[in-house]
Amino acid sequence: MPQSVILHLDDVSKQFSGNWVVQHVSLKLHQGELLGLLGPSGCGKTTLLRLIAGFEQPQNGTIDIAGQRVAGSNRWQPPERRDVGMVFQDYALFPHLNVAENIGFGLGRDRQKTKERISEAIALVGLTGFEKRYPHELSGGQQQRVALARAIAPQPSLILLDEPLSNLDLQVRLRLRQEIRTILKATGMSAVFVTHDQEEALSLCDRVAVMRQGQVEQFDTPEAIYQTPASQFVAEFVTQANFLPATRQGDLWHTEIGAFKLSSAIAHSSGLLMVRQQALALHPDETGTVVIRDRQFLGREHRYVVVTPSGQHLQVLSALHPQLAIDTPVKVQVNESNLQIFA
Ligand SMILES: Nc1ncnc2c1ncn2[C@@H]1O[C@H](COP(=O)(O)OP(=O)(O)OP(=O)(O)O)[C@@H](O)[C@H]1O
Repeated sequence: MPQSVILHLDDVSKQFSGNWVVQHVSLKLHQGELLGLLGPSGCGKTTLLRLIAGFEQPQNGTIDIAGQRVAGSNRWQPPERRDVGMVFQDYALFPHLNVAENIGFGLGRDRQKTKERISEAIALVGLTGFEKRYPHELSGGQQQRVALARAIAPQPSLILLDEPLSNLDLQVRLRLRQEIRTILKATGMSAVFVTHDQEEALSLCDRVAVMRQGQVEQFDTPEAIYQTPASQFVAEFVTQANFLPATRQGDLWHTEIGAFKLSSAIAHSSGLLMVRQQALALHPDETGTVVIRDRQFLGREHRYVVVTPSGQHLQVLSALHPQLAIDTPVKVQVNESNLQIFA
């Protein structure tokens, strides 16, 4: 049986004082799926999340949550009637309430049921034993787990998370990223997760909507977005690939580092060839016309910056050994298996 649709946005648009910041967004999210809204600062992802939450009203389009029309076609449900839980960047816990009281806030009058829901949610986020602590007695990561437990406890249809990891330092962020996914998967709840970090979106979510200037540029699985970006913007933002000017002669695309045959064609006679950082290999060669400009140590590998004869900088990910010195002339070898051309 197909999974039920938990969130349905149909042609949703929103403007602030004449500027359209969300434009014609349509997408469906199924029960149990995690959706990432990914894009650079100002692309409208927070506004889209606030439209889903009910903090903003769309000018156009409809929003359905768990089969209920919550916005559009003359319907309006305020946030508290939308069956969603929110997690914010700054945790937004009540400082004068302890962990259990924060999670229990607004859970209803049935004391026994409230108690059960609180302890279930606390166990789920791994904070058993911390019930009586106050927010200031917790680390940032622990506070964010309390916020997640508070969002989950009422068992809403949908959890909305607005950059929940961006106030945490890297190590905590990486750990909590995995934990949030595990926790949400354990509950079977659906979630929408706003982030500007492509690695976070790809690793945490089942589906990702890449946004640009208020529009969804690509909506697909993380794998599809990474492997077959729909546009140069998506490719640049998500994969940080190199782009080389290329011209076509017959079925060969010529660039200043070689000519390549591509499996996917475009009708144009010139374009930009996408070459991933890991698709390039550097071989020291006195006659090489490409020169190493910089080398960064990344732990497991190096990232080299090389300069082509025309002065273009390319980024190359390469094994730690052999370590190549700055100013070394090199020949560049290209792995042709995953090249893509953009008009
Ligand atoms: N209440 C508002 N009034 C006027 N303009 C707004 C309002 N809220 C957002 N905007 C504008 O809408 C655009 C999109 O903002 P939004 O916060 O949705 O982007 P974002 O992708 O979440 O960015 P960031 O990652 O920086 O938070 C921005 O240009 C912003 O200035």
